[in-house]
Amino acid sequence: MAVPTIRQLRAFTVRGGGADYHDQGADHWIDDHIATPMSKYPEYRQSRQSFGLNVLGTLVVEVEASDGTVGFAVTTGGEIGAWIVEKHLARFVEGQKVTDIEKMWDQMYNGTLFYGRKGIVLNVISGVDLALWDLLGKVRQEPVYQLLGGPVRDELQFYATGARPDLAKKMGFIGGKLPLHHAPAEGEEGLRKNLALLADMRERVGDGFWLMYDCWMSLDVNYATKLALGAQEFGLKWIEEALSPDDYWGYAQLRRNVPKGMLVTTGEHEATRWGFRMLLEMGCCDIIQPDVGWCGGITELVKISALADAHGALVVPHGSSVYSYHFVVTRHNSPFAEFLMMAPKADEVVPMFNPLLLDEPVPVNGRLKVPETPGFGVRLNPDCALNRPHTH
Ligand SMILES: C[C@H](O)[C@H](O)[C@@H](O)[C@@H](O)C(=O)O
Ligand SMILES: [Mg+2]
Repeated sequence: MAVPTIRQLRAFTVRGGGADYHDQGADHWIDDHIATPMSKYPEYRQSRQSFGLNVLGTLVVEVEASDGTVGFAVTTGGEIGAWIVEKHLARFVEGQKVTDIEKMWDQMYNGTLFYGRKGIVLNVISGVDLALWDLLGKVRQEPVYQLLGGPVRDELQFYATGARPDLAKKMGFIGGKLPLHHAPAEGEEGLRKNLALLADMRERVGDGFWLMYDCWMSLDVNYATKLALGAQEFGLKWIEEALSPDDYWGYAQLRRNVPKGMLVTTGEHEATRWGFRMLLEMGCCDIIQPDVGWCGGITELVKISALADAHGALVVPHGSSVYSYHFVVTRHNSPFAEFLMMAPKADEVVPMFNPLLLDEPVPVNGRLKVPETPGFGVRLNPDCALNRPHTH
């Protein structure tokens, strides 16, 4: 039987949660005085939305094959992303066989190299790539993890990211990652508060439960070193994304500075095998955390993961729901996954991309068996209004 070809590539935008999971309403833990590189400006200190963290919104990519099968994926990208999909990338995808994902990826990457390389363009290439893998799985009637070589474990185990690691422990997660609230601009008082919060949480969860801090690019080497040294007595497992993604030299220094046994992690805002090669070869971190919706998609994450494996580094993708679950379950050097607590008070498990996807699986007691449904096994929620800003 002839291999179907791609009839059309379409792009839509959605507001309110979804893949741009920072696009939440008021009173959500994820926008409550979290330290960022903008914290040096008091007017931008309380809320990340105040400086536009949710400015892009969700991008939905749909790819329809000649046999009528439709694959889709969601990522962060909004109207800008939709334009790049329909006005630039479509030419590399439409008319191609559904199987020729590697070639389509190479043409999308090299065809945008003059203005892409990382950032929004790689978000968009990732979205198209994920939609292509969803389509291929549906055409072949197999889950994506089977297309990637099959599972190496029966189920996934998760740590939870959110304001309440104490509740996450009760829900069966293996650890809790706290957002850091105070950046260097708030001085020694801010550092004291950061350590006091960690001390309180350690008191609540007891020994043995992982506690981590996510610093979201907000620190400098000296402050991050003081935080790590101060956090040692509270058993901080890792310090995450302490510095700017471009400060490879700073990460290498921080990794030499932190107490023995404490891990340095980063990578959610890094992209492509070349970006992660820099992190790995410069000895920046122990765990890389690519977001499969931002780093180049499954096609690129396969390459990134192999490189990390050769360096003895773990790959624990930044929370990206089913898109990372289908990958993680097939990799020996991805022993656990992240689950972002998207309930406003981080007090219950809700789907990460809520309310955009139907059948989006969530961990139960901190564990999840990836469903065997074809593709990524999710559907778009018809109640979520899709806007198609650009037509061919
Ligand atoms: C909790 C962090 O501040 C970010 O919002 C989160 O998206 C990311 O850094 C993570 O690792 O989950
Ligand atoms: Mg992070």
